[in-house]
Amino acid sequence: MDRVVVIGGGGHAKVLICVLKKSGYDIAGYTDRQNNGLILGAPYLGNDSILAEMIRKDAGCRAIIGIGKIDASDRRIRLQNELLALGYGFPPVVSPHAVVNEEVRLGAGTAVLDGVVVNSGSQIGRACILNTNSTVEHDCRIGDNVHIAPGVTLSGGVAVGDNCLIGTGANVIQGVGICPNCLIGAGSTVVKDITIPGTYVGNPAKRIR
Ligand SMILES: CC(=O)SCCNC(=O)CCNC(=O)[C@H](O)C(C)(C)COP(=O)(O)OP(=O)(O)OC[C@H]1O[C@@H](n2cnc3c(N)ncnc32)[C@H](O)[C@@H]1OP(=O)(O)O
Repeated sequence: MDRVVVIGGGGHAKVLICVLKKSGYDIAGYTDRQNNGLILGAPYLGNDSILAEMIRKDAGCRAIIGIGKIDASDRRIRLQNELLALGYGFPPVVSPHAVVNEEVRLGAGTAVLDGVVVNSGSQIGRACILNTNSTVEHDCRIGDNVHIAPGVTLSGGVAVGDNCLIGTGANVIQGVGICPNCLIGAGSTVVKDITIPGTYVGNPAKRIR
């Protein structure tokens, strides 16, 4: 059974721990700046400074970033890269209640949560979150450290660049490309290519900053 440490002890970590338990992982515990007590039975291990010592003692231990993402920053992927350099492996984590169809590629450390559907031919980068009940249709290309928030629909052949957040319940029509470092507001609908990084809201989505 793969042993895994969850990095972060907030709300996203809780959801991940639940999925890891259902997927049969042996959860070593979680790290955080503060002790949040047991999270669904997973113990607090300390802050991230314990991670170097931990991988020395247990070379097979793997990790998953349990910090959520509500902006277009690159914090999660930077952290994942630092821990890769320490020797941690980052498995993709897929809920048994998600559907990942044929010819889909999932990058290291990507989490596919309950109710997600990823259709055939899609490629998802590293350290992404495909959050609850989101849909990634066929032949999408998603970069690294992208958060597809709950209830999002990406239609067929959509491309999303690194570090983007596609907010809760947003929709993207078929074939559209969104450049890296964009934030799409909750409930927005993207109907044409976005080529300038920024925050976009509304239907059709327009840039507000
Ligand atoms: C499991 C989880 O919880 S995952 C969490 C996922 N989180 C999300 O999806 C949140 C996404 N964030 C949003 O939608 C935010 O509203 C943002 C980032 C787009 C904007 O937030 P802020 O930068 O604080 O902007 P602010 O609230 O000041 O709004 C600026 C303007 O845009 C409008 N606006 C903000 N969000 C949206 C939206 N989603 N759709 C349409 N209009 C919006 C506001 O009404 C305001 O308009 P006004 O200037 O005419 O009054």
